[in-house]
Amino acid sequence: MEIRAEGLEVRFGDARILGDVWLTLRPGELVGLIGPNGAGKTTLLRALADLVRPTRGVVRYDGKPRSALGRAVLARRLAFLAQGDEVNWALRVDHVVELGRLPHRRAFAGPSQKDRDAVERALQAAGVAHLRFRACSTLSGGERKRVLLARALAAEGEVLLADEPVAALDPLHQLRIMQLLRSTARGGAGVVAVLHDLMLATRFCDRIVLLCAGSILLDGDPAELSDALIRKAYGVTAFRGEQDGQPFVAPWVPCDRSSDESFGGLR
Ligand SMILES: Nc1ncnc2c1ncn2[C@@H]1O[C@H](COP(=O)(O)OP(=O)(O)OP(=O)(O)O)[C@@H](O)[C@H]1O
Repeated sequence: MEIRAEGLEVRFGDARILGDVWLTLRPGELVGLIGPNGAGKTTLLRALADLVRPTRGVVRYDGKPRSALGRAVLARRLAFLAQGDEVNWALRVDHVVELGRLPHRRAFAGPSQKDRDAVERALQAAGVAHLRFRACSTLSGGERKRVLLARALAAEGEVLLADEPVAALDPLHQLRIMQLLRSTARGGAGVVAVLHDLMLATRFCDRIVLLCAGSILLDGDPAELSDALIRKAYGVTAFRGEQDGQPFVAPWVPCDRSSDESFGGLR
């Protein structure tokens, strides 16, 4: 499913959070949505998922507005991973992941074999199969985050919108989840991941969308993420390297050194 944001504006009260955003998400692509804190990434992701009503503009799904598609159809086709890792129910891991299948189930019907298979695939893919009988409330932050990712994967939607899917994960699981997102895209899904790690974003994503103060500064190949754009968006310099023939970018030092002392003399 192609998702197209056409001239999106989102306001909360007097504050304009997104202004005139145009963006197309295509099947088979892993898009890294990056930008500083408060840039509007979550708001944009939520607007793409029809969870925030834009004050101007429209989101089209395969060319149709959401009203023509219906909420239930959209829920089956689009999976959303929220930013937090809170699970407020004392539920078992496998039962939480099974919730991802709800859009596919008829009212009051139990899970089908197809649902159970999808849950199993998601538990395995997110590396939480060994936790299946644990109560979510007893998991670590990173484990809980992966369980919630498994819940989103279990939906097996054509589109996966993931808000900070690797936040709180250790390096091994960050790499595994980025590989998983990339292989999900290679399997034909459209995947958007909000990321703060520039190295993971430039290394794994097919396309980078850099959002700053509610506007898109870059929508292009990771190689187009220039030092000037990184400085403008984040106020930091960039370190560039190459490993196994793959270029990557990492943040290096703040451009404004006057604030270093208040952060403990960062060098
Ligand atoms: N419901 C709301 N009411 C008022 N302001 C809001 C609301 N939701 C978000 N904002 C504001 O909108 C701006 C963008 O928030 P958003 O969560 O989209 O940013 P973000 O880029 O995802 O940030 P972060 O990287 O910190 O998660 C922020 O200044 C935030 O305070």
